[in-house]
Amino acid sequence: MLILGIAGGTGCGKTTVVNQIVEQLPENEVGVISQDSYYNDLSHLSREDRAKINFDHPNSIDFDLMISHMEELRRGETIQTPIYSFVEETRMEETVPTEPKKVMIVEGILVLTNPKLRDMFDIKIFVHADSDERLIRRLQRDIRERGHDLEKVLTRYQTAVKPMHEQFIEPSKEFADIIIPNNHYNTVAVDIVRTIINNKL
Ligand SMILES: Nc1ncnc2c1ncn2[C@@H]1O[C@H](COP(=O)(O)OP(=O)(O)O)[C@@H](O)[C@H]1O
Ligand SMILES: Nc1ccn([C@@H]2O[C@H](COP(=O)(O)O)[C@@H](O)[C@H]2O)c(=O)n1
Repeated sequence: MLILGIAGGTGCGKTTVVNQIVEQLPENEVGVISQDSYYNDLSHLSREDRAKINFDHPNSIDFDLMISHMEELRRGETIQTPIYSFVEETRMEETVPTEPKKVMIVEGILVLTNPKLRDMFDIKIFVHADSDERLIRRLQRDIRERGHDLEKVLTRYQTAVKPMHEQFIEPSKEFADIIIPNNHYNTVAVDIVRTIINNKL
């Protein structure tokens, strides 16, 4: 199994890049694991208390479960991936079965910050976009898709997203083998990563 880890700040375009990489590859050969699925289960907290959590700190992620799932996939076992709701801000009761594939892509803001998870990656990629670009994209996406309003996005950006980006995410860039500039759609970089995967397949 070839495992790619793809990190980068919120709104840099990780999900978009992964979708572009995957869309021209055989479906049964490539799988994707998103760090977002592994936010801690907060169902024991009220909605109000869940909203106070710092979702950009590494402690908000259940890395133990994520790592043990990656180990199971490497052993050829199917895992039950948690489903996370950004609207409810907690893990759902349902899970989705995820089968091991020849190539697994693991994406998320913090995936290069955890040494044990990082060591499982054969290729480490960091997607870069400038912070103003990322904030604009995040505003549009969170209001459109994640049920947030302008004030919530901006408050969260100032209190958690920006400081955690500077403390944890940006420094994790140093572990990357490849940095993809993504202020504009970068089809050349996507093609290069796809070629690497195709060679493996
Ligand atoms: N290169 C790009 N140029 C303009 N918009 C982009 C680009 N890449 C992604 N987007 C848009 O920005 C938003 C956030 O992208 P997404 O892939 O969800 O980022 P991430 O997964 O890193 O948070 C989405 O609405 C997406 O369509
Ligand atoms: N309940 C939550 C959980 C997380 N977030 C934000 O998601 C961002 C990471 O996801 P990307 O797709 O943008 O990489 C992270 O910055 C969290 O602040 C949230 O808003 N609500």
